[in-house]
Amino acid sequence: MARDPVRVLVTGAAGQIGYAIVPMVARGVMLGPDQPVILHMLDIEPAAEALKGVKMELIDAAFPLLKGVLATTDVVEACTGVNIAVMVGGFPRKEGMERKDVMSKNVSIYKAQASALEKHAAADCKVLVVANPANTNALILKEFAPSIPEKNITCLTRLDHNRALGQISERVNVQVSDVKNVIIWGNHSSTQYPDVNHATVNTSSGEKPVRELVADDKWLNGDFITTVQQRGAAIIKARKLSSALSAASSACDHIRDWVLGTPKGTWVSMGVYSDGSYGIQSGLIYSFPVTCEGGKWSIVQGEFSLFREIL
Ligand SMILES: NC(=O)C1=CN([C@@H]2O[C@H](COP(=O)(O)OP(=O)(O)OC[C@H]3O[C@@H](n4cnc5c(N)ncnc54)[C@H](O)[C@@H]3O)[C@@H](O)[C@H]2O)C=CC1
Ligand SMILES: O=C([O-])CC(=O)C(=O)O
Repeated sequence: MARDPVRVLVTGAAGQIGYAIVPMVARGVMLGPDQPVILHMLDIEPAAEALKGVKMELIDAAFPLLKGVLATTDVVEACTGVNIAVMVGGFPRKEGMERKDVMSKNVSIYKAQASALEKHAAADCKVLVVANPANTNALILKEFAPSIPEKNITCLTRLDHNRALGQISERVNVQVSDVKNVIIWGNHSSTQYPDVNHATVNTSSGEKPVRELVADDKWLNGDFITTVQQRGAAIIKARKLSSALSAASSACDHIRDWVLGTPKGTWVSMGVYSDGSYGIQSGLIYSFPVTCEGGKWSIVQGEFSLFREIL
Protein backbone atom coordinates (compact mmCIF):
# COMPACT_ATOMS: atom_id res chain seq x y z
CA MET A 1 0.00 0.00 0.00
CA ALA A 2 1.28 3.49 -0.86
CA ARG A 3 2.50 5.47 2.14
CA ASP A 4 0.94 8.78 3.14
CA PRO A 5 3.13 11.72 2.13
CA VAL A 6 5.25 13.38 4.81
CA ARG A 7 5.07 17.19 4.87
CA VAL A 8 8.53 18.76 4.95
CA LEU A 9 8.95 22.48 5.64
CA VAL A 10 12.06 24.25 4.36
CA THR A 11 12.35 27.89 5.45
CA GLY A 12 14.65 30.19 3.49
CA ALA A 13 13.81 27.97 0.53
CA ALA A 14 14.75 30.57 -2.09
CA GLY A 15 18.28 30.82 -0.69
CA GLN A 16 21.41 28.81 -1.43
CA ILE A 17 20.84 25.90 0.95
CA GLY A 18 17.15 25.92 0.13
CA TYR A 19 17.88 25.56 -3.56
CA ALA A 20 20.23 22.65 -2.86
CA ILE A 21 18.05 20.80 -0.36
CA VAL A 22 14.58 20.84 -1.94
CA PRO A 23 15.55 18.54 -4.86
CA MET A 24 17.25 16.21 -2.37
CA VAL A 25 14.05 15.99 -0.32
CA ALA A 26 11.96 15.49 -3.47
CA ARG A 27 14.28 12.72 -4.68
CA GLY A 28 14.07 10.71 -1.44
CA VAL A 29 17.55 11.52 -0.13
CA MET A 30 16.12 12.69 3.19
CA LEU A 31 13.35 10.18 3.92
CA GLY A 32 14.12 7.26 1.64
CA PRO A 33 13.20 6.13 -1.86
CA ASP A 34 9.71 4.87 -0.91
CA GLN A 35 8.49 7.86 1.07
CA PRO A 36 6.30 10.39 -0.81
CA VAL A 37 6.70 14.00 0.33
CA ILE A 38 4.86 17.31 0.16
CA LEU A 39 7.22 20.30 0.27
CA HIS A 40 6.27 23.46 2.14
CA MET A 41 8.65 26.26 1.15
CA LEU A 42 8.76 29.54 3.10
CA ASP A 43 10.67 32.70 2.31
CA ILE A 44 10.13 36.42 2.82
CA GLU A 45 8.38 38.88 0.50
CA PRO A 46 11.54 40.20 -1.27
CA ALA A 47 12.34 36.60 -2.28
CA ALA A 48 8.78 35.70 -3.33
CA GLU A 49 9.52 35.75 -7.09
CA ALA A 50 12.65 33.63 -6.68
CA LEU A 51 10.63 31.20 -4.54
CA LYS A 52 8.06 30.91 -7.32
CA GLY A 53 10.89 30.04 -9.68
CA VAL A 54 12.09 27.26 -7.36
CA LYS A 55 8.55 25.85 -7.33
CA MET A 56 8.45 25.95 -11.14
CA GLU A 57 11.72 24.01 -11.31
CA LEU A 58 10.47 21.40 -8.84
CA ILE A 59 7.42 20.84 -11.06
CA ASP A 60 9.62 20.70 -14.17
CA ALA A 61 11.87 18.06 -12.60
CA ALA A 62 8.87 15.66 -12.34
CA PHE A 63 10.06 13.96 -9.14
CA PRO A 64 7.94 10.83 -8.70
CA LEU A 65 7.96 11.11 -4.88
CA LEU A 66 6.88 14.75 -4.84
CA LYS A 67 3.13 14.86 -4.22
CA GLY A 68 2.73 18.61 -3.76
CA VAL A 69 4.59 21.91 -3.42
CA LEU A 70 3.49 24.90 -1.38
CA ALA A 71 5.52 28.09 -1.89
CA THR A 72 4.50 30.89 0.45
CA THR A 73 5.59 33.95 2.40
CA ASP A 74 2.94 33.26 5.07
CA VAL A 75 4.54 31.56 8.05
CA VAL A 76 1.27 30.10 9.35
CA GLU A 77 0.41 28.53 5.99
CA ALA A 78 3.98 27.23 5.71
CA CYS A 79 3.93 25.57 9.15
CA THR A 80 0.46 24.04 8.96
CA GLY A 81 0.54 20.27 9.33
CA VAL A 82 4.28 19.84 8.78
CA ASN A 83 5.92 16.68 10.11
CA ILE A 84 9.51 17.82 9.56
CA ALA A 85 10.75 21.42 9.73
CA VAL A 86 14.16 22.34 8.34
CA MET A 87 14.81 25.89 9.49
CA VAL A 88 17.28 27.46 7.07
CA GLY A 89 15.74 30.94 6.82
CA GLY A 90 18.05 33.71 8.00
CA PHE A 91 21.19 35.51 7.04
CA PRO A 92 24.59 33.93 6.41
CA ARG A 93 27.84 35.47 7.66
CA LYS A 94 30.32 37.04 5.26
CA GLU A 95 34.10 36.72 5.13
CA GLY A 96 35.76 37.89 8.36
CA MET A 97 32.65 37.44 10.53
CA GLU A 98 32.01 34.81 13.22
CA ARG A 99 28.67 32.98 13.16
CA LYS A 100 27.60 34.78 16.34
CA ASP A 101 27.80 38.07 14.39
CA VAL A 102 24.49 37.24 12.65
CA MET A 103 22.85 36.51 16.00
CA SER A 104 20.84 39.71 16.38
CA LYS A 105 19.24 39.36 12.92
CA ASN A 106 18.58 35.63 13.03
CA VAL A 107 17.52 35.06 16.63
CA SER A 108 14.50 37.35 16.20
CA ILE A 109 13.33 35.20 13.25
CA TYR A 110 13.36 32.09 15.46
CA LYS A 111 11.47 33.81 18.22
CA ALA A 112 8.75 34.77 15.71
CA GLN A 113 8.58 31.40 13.93
CA ALA A 114 8.52 29.32 17.14
CA SER A 115 4.89 30.11 17.87
CA ALA A 116 3.77 29.39 14.30
CA LEU A 117 5.39 25.97 14.51
CA GLU A 118 4.01 25.33 17.99
CA LYS A 119 0.46 26.19 16.97
CA HIS A 120 0.27 24.80 13.45
CA ALA A 121 2.80 21.99 12.88
CA ALA A 122 1.86 18.31 13.38
CA ALA A 123 2.05 17.32 17.06
CA ASP A 124 5.12 15.11 16.54
CA CYS A 125 6.96 17.55 14.24
CA LYS A 126 10.75 17.09 14.22
CA VAL A 127 12.64 20.36 13.94
CA LEU A 128 16.16 20.86 12.60
CA VAL A 129 17.65 24.35 12.88
CA VAL A 130 20.34 25.06 10.30
CA ALA A 131 20.52 28.88 10.29
CA ASN A 132 23.34 30.37 12.33
CA PRO A 133 24.11 30.60 15.12
CA ALA A 134 22.40 27.21 14.97
CA ASN A 135 22.60 26.18 18.65
CA THR A 136 21.33 29.56 19.83
CA ASN A 137 18.51 29.71 17.28
CA ALA A 138 17.40 26.21 18.33
CA LEU A 139 17.51 27.22 21.99
CA ILE A 140 15.40 30.30 21.26
CA LEU A 141 12.93 28.19 19.29
CA LYS A 142 12.71 25.74 22.20
CA GLU A 143 12.14 28.56 24.72
CA PHE A 144 9.43 30.22 22.61
CA ALA A 145 7.65 26.99 21.64
CA PRO A 146 7.34 25.31 25.03
CA SER A 147 4.69 22.83 23.90
CA ILE A 148 6.98 21.26 21.30
CA PRO A 149 8.75 18.39 23.12
CA GLU A 150 12.41 19.30 23.80
CA LYS A 151 13.48 16.08 22.14
CA ASN A 152 11.97 17.29 18.86
CA ILE A 153 14.16 20.41 18.57
CA THR A 154 17.68 19.90 17.25
CA CYS A 155 20.38 21.79 15.38
CA LEU A 156 22.81 20.83 12.65
CA THR A 157 26.33 19.76 13.61
CA ARG A 158 26.27 16.86 11.16
CA LEU A 159 28.11 19.01 8.63
CA ASP A 160 31.03 19.32 11.09
CA HIS A 161 30.80 15.56 11.75
CA ASN A 162 30.92 14.84 8.01
CA ARG A 163 33.82 17.28 7.58
CA ALA A 164 35.76 15.36 10.25
CA LEU A 165 35.05 12.06 8.46
CA GLY A 166 36.19 13.64 5.19
CA GLN A 167 39.48 14.91 6.66
CA ILE A 168 40.32 11.48 8.11
CA SER A 169 39.46 9.67 4.89
CA GLU A 170 41.71 12.03 2.90
CA ARG A 171 44.57 11.67 5.39
CA VAL A 172 44.48 7.85 5.63
CA ASN A 173 43.47 7.45 1.99
CA VAL A 174 40.39 5.30 2.67
CA GLN A 175 36.77 5.59 1.58
CA VAL A 176 34.86 8.05 3.73
CA SER A 177 32.18 5.37 4.22
CA ASP A 178 34.80 3.25 6.03
CA VAL A 179 35.39 5.92 8.71
CA LYS A 180 32.96 6.20 11.62
CA ASN A 181 32.29 7.41 15.13
CA VAL A 182 33.99 10.78 15.16
CA ILE A 183 32.25 13.16 17.55
CA ILE A 184 31.54 16.86 17.43
CA TRP A 185 31.14 18.22 20.96
CA GLY A 186 29.63 21.62 21.65
CA ASN A 187 28.48 24.40 19.39
CA HIS A 188 28.41 24.74 15.61
CA SER A 189 31.10 27.42 15.98
CA SER A 190 34.86 27.74 16.10
CA THR A 191 34.72 26.60 19.77
CA GLN A 192 33.49 23.09 18.86
CA TYR A 193 35.70 20.10 19.73
CA PRO A 194 36.06 17.52 16.93
CA ASP A 195 37.05 14.28 18.70
CA VAL A 196 38.55 11.22 16.98
CA ASN A 197 39.47 9.35 20.14
CA HIS A 198 36.84 6.66 19.56
CA ALA A 199 36.71 6.82 15.77
CA THR A 200 37.59 3.80 13.68
CA VAL A 201 38.36 2.84 10.10
CA ASN A 202 37.05 -0.35 8.56
CA THR A 203 40.06 -2.15 7.04
CA SER A 204 40.56 -5.57 5.43
CA SER A 205 41.79 -6.77 8.84
CA GLY A 206 38.86 -5.37 10.83
CA GLU A 207 38.13 -2.06 12.55
CA LYS A 208 41.22 -0.07 13.51
CA PRO A 209 41.40 3.05 15.69
CA VAL A 210 41.84 6.26 13.72
CA ARG A 211 44.72 7.30 16.03
CA GLU A 212 46.62 4.12 15.20
CA LEU A 213 46.12 4.47 11.43
CA VAL A 214 46.86 8.17 11.25
CA ALA A 215 49.89 7.68 13.54
CA ASP A 216 50.39 11.43 13.84
CA ASP A 217 49.01 12.81 17.12
CA LYS A 218 50.48 16.23 16.39
CA TRP A 219 48.24 16.52 13.31
CA LEU A 220 45.20 14.98 15.04
CA ASN A 221 45.53 17.30 18.06
CA GLY A 222 46.35 20.36 15.97
CA ASP A 223 45.67 20.97 12.27
CA PHE A 224 42.89 18.38 12.06
CA ILE A 225 40.91 20.14 14.79
CA THR A 226 41.41 23.66 13.46
CA THR A 227 40.63 22.57 9.89
CA VAL A 228 37.24 21.20 10.96
CA GLN A 229 36.55 24.19 13.23
CA GLN A 230 37.44 26.67 10.48
CA ARG A 231 36.06 24.83 7.46
CA GLY A 232 33.02 27.08 7.11
CA ALA A 233 35.28 30.15 6.98
CA ALA A 234 37.56 28.44 4.43
CA ILE A 235 34.56 27.75 2.16
CA ILE A 236 33.42 31.39 2.45
CA LYS A 237 36.95 32.56 1.56
CA ALA A 238 37.02 30.28 -1.51
CA ARG A 239 33.44 30.66 -2.76
CA LYS A 240 32.61 34.11 -1.40
CA LEU A 241 29.46 32.35 -0.24
CA SER A 242 28.94 29.99 2.66
CA SER A 243 28.68 26.25 2.20
CA ALA A 244 25.41 25.10 0.68
CA LEU A 245 25.56 21.69 -1.01
CA SER A 246 27.39 20.12 1.94
CA ALA A 247 25.02 21.83 4.40
CA ALA A 248 21.98 20.56 2.47
CA SER A 249 23.35 17.04 2.20
CA SER A 250 24.27 16.93 5.90
CA ALA A 251 20.81 18.21 6.87
CA CYS A 252 19.35 15.26 4.91
CA ASP A 253 21.72 12.90 6.74
CA HIS A 254 20.63 14.35 10.09
CA ILE A 255 16.90 13.88 9.42
CA ARG A 256 17.31 10.50 7.70
CA ASP A 257 19.22 9.01 10.63
CA TRP A 258 16.83 10.55 13.16
CA VAL A 259 13.75 9.17 11.39
CA LEU A 260 15.07 5.89 9.99
CA GLY A 261 17.75 5.08 12.61
CA THR A 262 21.54 4.95 12.78
CA PRO A 263 23.28 1.78 11.60
CA LYS A 264 24.19 -0.67 14.39
CA GLY A 265 27.51 0.25 16.04
CA THR A 266 27.52 3.76 14.55
CA TRP A 267 26.84 7.06 16.20
CA VAL A 268 26.42 10.51 14.65
CA SER A 269 26.68 14.06 16.01
CA MET A 270 23.50 16.06 16.59
CA GLY A 271 22.87 19.32 18.42
CA VAL A 272 20.27 18.26 21.00
CA TYR A 273 19.07 19.58 24.36
CA SER A 274 21.35 18.52 27.17
CA ASP A 275 19.96 16.29 29.91
CA GLY A 276 23.11 16.95 31.95
CA SER A 277 25.12 14.15 30.30
CA TYR A 278 28.90 14.67 30.44
CA GLY A 279 28.40 17.53 32.86
CA ILE A 280 26.88 19.81 30.21
CA GLN A 281 24.32 22.22 31.70
CA SER A 282 20.79 20.82 31.30
CA GLY A 283 18.61 22.52 28.73
CA LEU A 284 21.42 23.85 26.51
CA ILE A 285 21.40 22.77 22.88
CA TYR A 286 24.77 21.03 22.55
CA SER A 287 26.32 18.62 20.08
CA PHE A 288 26.70 15.09 21.45
CA PRO A 289 27.28 11.65 19.94
CA VAL A 290 23.84 10.06 19.51
CA THR A 291 22.29 6.91 18.18
CA CYS A 292 18.76 6.93 16.78
CA GLU A 293 16.08 4.27 16.78
CA GLY A 294 12.32 4.39 16.24
CA GLY A 295 12.42 8.12 15.46
CA LYS A 296 14.17 8.99 18.75
CA TRP A 297 17.75 10.00 19.51
CA SER A 298 19.70 9.03 22.63
CA ILE A 299 23.01 10.41 23.80
CA VAL A 300 25.70 7.71 23.75
CA GLN A 301 26.73 7.18 27.36
CA GLY A 302 29.72 5.92 29.23
CA GLU A 303 32.31 5.49 26.53
CA PHE A 304 34.26 8.69 26.75
CA SER A 305 36.50 8.86 29.80
CA LEU A 306 39.00 10.78 27.69
CA PHE A 307 36.49 13.53 27.01
CA ARG A 308 35.80 13.80 30.75
CA GLU A 309 39.53 14.38 31.25
CA ILE A 310 39.51 17.13 28.63
CA LEU A 311 36.58 18.82 30.38
N1 LIG B 1 24.46 24.74 10.69
C1 LIG B 1 25.22 24.64 9.60
O1 LIG B 1 25.98 23.68 9.47
C2 LIG B 1 25.16 25.67 8.51
C3 LIG B 1 24.40 26.80 8.65
N2 LIG B 1 24.34 27.73 7.64
C4 LIG B 1 23.45 28.89 7.84
O2 LIG B 1 22.22 28.66 7.13
C5 LIG B 1 21.59 29.92 6.87
C6 LIG B 1 21.16 30.01 5.40
O3 LIG B 1 22.28 30.01 4.57
P1 LIG B 1 22.14 30.26 2.98
O4 LIG B 1 21.07 29.41 2.42
O5 LIG B 1 23.50 30.19 2.44
O6 LIG B 1 21.67 31.79 2.99
P2 LIG B 1 20.89 32.57 1.83
O7 LIG B 1 21.02 34.01 2.16
O8 LIG B 1 21.31 32.10 0.49
O9 LIG B 1 19.38 32.08 2.05
C7 LIG B 1 18.67 32.40 3.21
C8 LIG B 1 17.21 32.60 2.82
O10 LIG B 1 16.48 32.84 4.02
C9 LIG B 1 15.48 33.79 3.69
N3 LIG B 1 14.96 34.41 4.89
C10 LIG B 1 15.41 35.49 5.58
N4 LIG B 1 14.60 35.74 6.61
C11 LIG B 1 13.62 34.82 6.59
C12 LIG B 1 12.47 34.59 7.38
N5 LIG B 1 12.17 35.37 8.41
N6 LIG B 1 11.68 33.55 7.05
C13 LIG B 1 11.95 32.76 6.00
N7 LIG B 1 13.02 32.95 5.19
C14 LIG B 1 13.84 33.96 5.49
C15 LIG B 1 16.21 34.78 2.74
O11 LIG B 1 15.28 35.55 2.00
C16 LIG B 1 16.98 33.80 1.88
O12 LIG B 1 16.25 33.40 0.74
C17 LIG B 1 22.62 30.99 7.28
O13 LIG B 1 22.32 31.47 8.57
C18 LIG B 1 23.92 30.20 7.28
O14 LIG B 1 24.91 30.80 8.08
C19 LIG B 1 25.04 27.57 6.49
C20 LIG B 1 25.83 26.44 6.31
C21 LIG B 1 25.96 25.42 7.32
O1 LIG C 1 30.52 29.03 8.18
C1 LIG C 1 29.40 29.50 7.94
O2 LIG C 1 29.04 30.65 8.22
C2 LIG C 1 28.38 28.59 7.33
C3 LIG C 1 28.42 27.40 8.17
O3 LIG C 1 27.86 27.39 9.26
C4 LIG C 1 29.32 26.32 7.80
O4 LIG C 1 29.72 26.21 6.63
O5 LIG C 1 29.63 25.53 8.68
